[in-house]
Amino acid sequence: MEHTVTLERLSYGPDAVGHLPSGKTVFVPQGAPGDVVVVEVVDDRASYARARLVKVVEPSPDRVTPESPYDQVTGAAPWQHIAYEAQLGAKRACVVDQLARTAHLDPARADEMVMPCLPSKRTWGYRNKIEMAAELDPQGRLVMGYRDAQDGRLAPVEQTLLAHKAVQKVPKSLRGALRFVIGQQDLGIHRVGVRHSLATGEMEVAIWTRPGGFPRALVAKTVSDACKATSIVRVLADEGPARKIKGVETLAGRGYWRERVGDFEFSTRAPSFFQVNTAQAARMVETALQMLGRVDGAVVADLYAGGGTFSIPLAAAGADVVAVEAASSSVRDLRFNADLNGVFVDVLGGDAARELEGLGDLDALVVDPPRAGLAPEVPALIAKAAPLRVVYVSCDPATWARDVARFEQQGYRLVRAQPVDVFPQTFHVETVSLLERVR
Ligand SMILES: C[S@@+](CC[C@H](N)C(=O)[O-])C[C@H]1O[C@@H](n2cnc3c(N)ncnc32)[C@H](O)[C@@H]1O
Repeated sequence: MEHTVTLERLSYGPDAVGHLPSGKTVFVPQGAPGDVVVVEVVDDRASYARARLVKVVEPSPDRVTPESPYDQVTGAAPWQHIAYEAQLGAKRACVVDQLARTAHLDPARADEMVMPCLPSKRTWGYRNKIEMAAELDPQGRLVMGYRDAQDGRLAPVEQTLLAHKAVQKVPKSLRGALRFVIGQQDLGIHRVGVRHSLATGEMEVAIWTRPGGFPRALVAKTVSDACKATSIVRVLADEGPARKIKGVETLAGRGYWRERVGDFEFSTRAPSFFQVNTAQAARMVETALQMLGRVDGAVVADLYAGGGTFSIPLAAAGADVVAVEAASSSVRDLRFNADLNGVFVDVLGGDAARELEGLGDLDALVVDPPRAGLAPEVPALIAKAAPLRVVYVSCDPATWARDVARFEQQGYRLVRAQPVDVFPQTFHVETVSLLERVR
């Protein structure tokens, strides 16, 4: 059944939100706040509905022409039909909303706490990383592209305007090279990654395969000729979301990729995590350091430290840094990066919650966990170490707000939250926030 609806806001997700004539909340993909649209309900639940956009009757003043047909097909840029200023406003609103709804902060206090979202200078071409799924088609030819989040099907689109311009054509050359090597045999390639640095010019190609035989020398030569990578590695892992890594082999070049964030250089080995928008990573680091204030001589823990994006600038600012990181490849990167930048960081490999108890008293602490946020016991364990300031960096406003509430129960108070736009044209937002100990 079709309805005419005025869309009111963006959700924390790809969709715009409005209300059906019955009053039920409806989520509409490709809608913009302020649009008057005709929608058809496709999934009617007890408390909300999902609908398909049939027609825009009156476009929102914030509606713009999408720039990337590729990312429209793959869904990689679900907000590209919305003006950039409006995207920034929606991201800030989402952070405020989560504080009010999930952390149960007074709405006026939530609104006062959250700064305007820091824009990304590059609204396209900002990603230093392209990561695509790969499979053989029924004819046995390698195809690369992006999987549909719902049905898992691969859309064979190789281009994305979200990536650095310098690497937008690399997937096509790479696919050509890999098809040549493969012929008709299945080498178990299921994922392909490209990382590129504008600052160092280095490019890493990571070919993810199932464990088993692999023509290493031929792949190294053919891929090197096709795309001028400075490092080509093979990551041995089974397919599927768990992605358990069974090994990493350097096929050509140095086996690592170098990027510069602010004044510091970082070497990353696949499959280690590295921030995907380098310029905005630098803003996050600056913001975190500003929030912490003077750290010279202070004992500062950096939990979920990755390759040291925060640990190294903190150590360079004079802090005694102890970093905790679970992924062994990142632990190795972090130790290497500390040496590379001429600083000392005490690096502990392991689970942040488990290591916390052994850290003793801390002056300050940075946490930057994955999307799931902190394990339930972590805010209390942090409170035991009694840092005066905690900087919480988050890529998920909902789990962050849940954890803010836990910190407030442990004698901390949220003082400021700075949303940073690391992923323009998408709904994702990073938040760098400051909590202070009040008791
Ligand atoms: C969002 S990344 C942040 C990394 C780093 N702060 C940066 O900015 O590059 C989260 C990191 O937490 C690590 N991690 C995940 N679970 C962990 C755990 N339980 N204990 C410690 N580190 C963990 C991941 O390996 C990853 O490097």
